[in-house]
Amino acid sequence: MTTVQKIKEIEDEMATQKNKATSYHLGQLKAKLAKLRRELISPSGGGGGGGPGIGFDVARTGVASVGFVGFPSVGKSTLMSKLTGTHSEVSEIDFTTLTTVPGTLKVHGAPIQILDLPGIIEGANDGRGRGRQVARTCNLIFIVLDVLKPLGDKKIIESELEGFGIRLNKKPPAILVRKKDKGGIAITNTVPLTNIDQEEIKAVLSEYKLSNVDVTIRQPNMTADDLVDVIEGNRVYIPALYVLNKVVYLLVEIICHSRWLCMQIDAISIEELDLLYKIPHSVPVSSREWLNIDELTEKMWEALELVRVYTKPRGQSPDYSAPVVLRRGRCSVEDFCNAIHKEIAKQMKYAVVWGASAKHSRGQKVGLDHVLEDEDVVHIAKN
Ligand SMILES: Nc1nc2c(ncn2[C@@H]2O[C@H](COP(=O)(O)OP(=O)(O)OP(=O)(O)O)[C@@H](O)[C@H]2O)c(=O)[nH]1
Ligand SMILES: [K+]
Ligand SMILES: [Mg+2]
Repeated sequence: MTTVQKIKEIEDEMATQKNKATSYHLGQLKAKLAKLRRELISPSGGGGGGGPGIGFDVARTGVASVGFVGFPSVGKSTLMSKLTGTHSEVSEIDFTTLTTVPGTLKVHGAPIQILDLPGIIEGANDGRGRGRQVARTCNLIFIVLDVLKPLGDKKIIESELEGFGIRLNKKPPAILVRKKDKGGIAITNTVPLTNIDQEEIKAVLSEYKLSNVDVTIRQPNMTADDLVDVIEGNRVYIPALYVLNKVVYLLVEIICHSRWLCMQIDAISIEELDLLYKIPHSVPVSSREWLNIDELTEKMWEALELVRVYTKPRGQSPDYSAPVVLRRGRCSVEDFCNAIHKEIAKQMKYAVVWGASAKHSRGQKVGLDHVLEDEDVVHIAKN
């Protein structure tokens, strides 16, 4: 039986057992599922381990990368080609794009790499999910949906990505699992446990043969899946935007062929259309009519949490043409120095910063650990 079949079998058991199974048994099933899925993420042994394989991974350029995922013919390549000017074959035939097509888009002066990814959905001719492996390495994922197709697509894509250890629009769980030599299992929770009980926690730990651990839970509403994620450790937490494509197509149809629209609305029903607009992190666009793309690039910029910093040589004005682009969370003066050259931080005596992170407008003298803000200007004074 293949890994995928074993996963399916456990998922079916969990679905049928839902109410009957003890929390201990459910905990065991969740852990078993996670261990099998690990097989898919990085298959052990020959024939497919290691990187995503030829044609899937590409040289990384730019300061951040955005992966386009979605069902065939939702308009990924149309959007990618027009956004970046790099040609990615467009056609009505499904599975047109079979290897990753990279392009670059400049947003507020920062070069962002766009990756048109093939084959991450069921039935894709790539059983090893190499497209998903590349998605794991992106800083942001665009889940492209065709509003004329059923909303179910969204759920299928989310579970394909989740099954590959990608956590969309989530933060890592505030749970600590510390192994020790002896002393058994100690569970401490600084918040009430609402979605899991001690039995389920012990079942998950036993599945991973963890009999001497301290588990500290600071996460309200923690679930067994959160605990499994922390034990598995190979999760990636990536922001995602839902790009609702062809939406103007629908509106264009409303104006031109209301009769036609009645049929199309039947395809996705008024309720689904209403649901569509309630999807958090979503942007309705038309890649073909090139509408609402500004909102899409603004939301991309926000989601990537990039910080532009301009250099200011002594006695000259700042160079606004080529920002040093850092990422929130790694945007100290030291990160700024290292982004320019690894020796600069050592040579620095102090830095002067102007902008949002400086205390006063005439500039503030700071050290390496000062945290910068978007559009700050920095002068580095050397020894
Ligand atoms: N009406 C309309 N059609 C679109 C839009 N965007 C793309 N299309 C059409 O949808 C079809 C598929 O577009 P592609 O860009 O090839 O889709 P894809 O997601 O890259 O497809 P695969 O590479 O096969 O996964 C083409 O006929 C496009 O012209 C849109 O905004 N509106
Ligand atoms: K296509
Ligand atoms: Mg394509």
